[in-house]
Amino acid sequence: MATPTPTPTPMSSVRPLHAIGARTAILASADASFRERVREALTGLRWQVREAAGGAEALACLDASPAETVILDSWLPDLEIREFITEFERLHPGVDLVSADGVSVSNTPARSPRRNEILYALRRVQDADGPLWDFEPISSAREAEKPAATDGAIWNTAPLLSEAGKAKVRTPQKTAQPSLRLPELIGANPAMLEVSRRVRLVAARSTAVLIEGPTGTGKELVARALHRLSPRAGRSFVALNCAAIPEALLEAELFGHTRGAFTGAVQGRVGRIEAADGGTLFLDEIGEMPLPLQAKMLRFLESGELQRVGENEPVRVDVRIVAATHRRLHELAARSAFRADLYYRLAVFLIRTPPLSEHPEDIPQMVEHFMERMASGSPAKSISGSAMQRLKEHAWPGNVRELEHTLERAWILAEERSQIDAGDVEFGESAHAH
Ligand SMILES: Nc1ncnc2c1ncn2[C@@H]1O[C@H](COP(=O)(O)OP(=O)(O)OP(=O)(O)O)[C@@H](O)[C@H]1O
Repeated sequence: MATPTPTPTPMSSVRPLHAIGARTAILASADASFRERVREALTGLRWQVREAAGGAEALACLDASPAETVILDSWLPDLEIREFITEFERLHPGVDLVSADGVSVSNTPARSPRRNEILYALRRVQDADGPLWDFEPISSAREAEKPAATDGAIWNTAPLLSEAGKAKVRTPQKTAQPSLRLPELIGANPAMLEVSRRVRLVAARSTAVLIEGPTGTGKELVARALHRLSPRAGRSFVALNCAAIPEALLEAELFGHTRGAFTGAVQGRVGRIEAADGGTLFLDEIGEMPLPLQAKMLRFLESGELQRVGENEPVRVDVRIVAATHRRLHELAARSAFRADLYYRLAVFLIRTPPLSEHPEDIPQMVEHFMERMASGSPAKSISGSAMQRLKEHAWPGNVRELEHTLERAWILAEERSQIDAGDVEFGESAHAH
């Protein structure tokens, strides 16, 4: 008897893209109460809703398991909307993207046959809030997340009064300039915006990141932002300065040790790598790591396993590595002062923080930022034009950290005066000469 030939799979049996993760929606909004109301409305329509407080989390959610639809608020705390949409459509061409306020976010036609159900649920929530589609109530969460006043040119969040006299905030207008920067990274210079863009693009992944830049340019700030915007944010961020710990102790500090592993090890201790399990390990001044330890680090990165000093049992650890250096690491690698294989493992994604002298136009914005911070708890001060001029003319070898310290010094020297004058601005060595 002839064996029956298998029938070729008919084209119609190929699962359409939206069938993957069917009836599952991801709702990306910083407004927790809005998320809750939309989730309730959609659950009633037999949808499963996963919530994300920002764009990076929404991308991470989609990476973790598929969804049919992503509902996107018009303002996200971490990502500029249009840039998010471009990136989203590139990464997830089969997922339907719907705007939470009914304004179309994409030119592509609906990719889900059930889009109307989503729109219906959104309309019900919106109708309960008020009749307007493109206005939404101020929530305390949204207010808290709102960017600083210095962002006025970028974010159009001017409050408006509805007929009922209820304060409402319009979501960023389509004509508004796209904001590229993260809230904590002050500076609108293109090189600074590129830092923010790169952080946002890579944060949600576990990709190793190398941050290169001179001292005081915000490398640790960038590393913390990467952690904050990653799905690891709920776990530990552990920092280790490889230059600050004597070579003899660095290995035990990183990998941990058992009791009696070396002279003085009276107790066993978990190393920094293990302490960062599930989170992010920030290795500052990685260029200073001794070559023998680099070999151990490489072995850990390749296997995901480490051995505590004095122990044979390997331990599995899941960490995202973010390394930083003020040196040109590839140049060190080229002359064998740093292991080239480790360099390539660490520098999968590179972020460069520019010296302040390359973006002096950001100084006034930074001054405003630091002065606002210093004003918390004491009366606010302003800064005179001549003092600002002095700050703009300085070369800033210590970069943003030096600017921060200079302002702190000037604030103290201004005593009870409400204005910082040029005479209060002292730089580096001159500060100690008096
Ligand atoms: N773009 C920025 N916006 C706001 N604050 C900044 C910025 N860059 C740096 N800072 C501030 O300057 C100080 C130094 O930053 P940070 O420690 O991140 O620098 P770093 O490059 O890691 O320095 P180092 O190489 O010396 O470790 C911090 O207080 C940080 O908050």
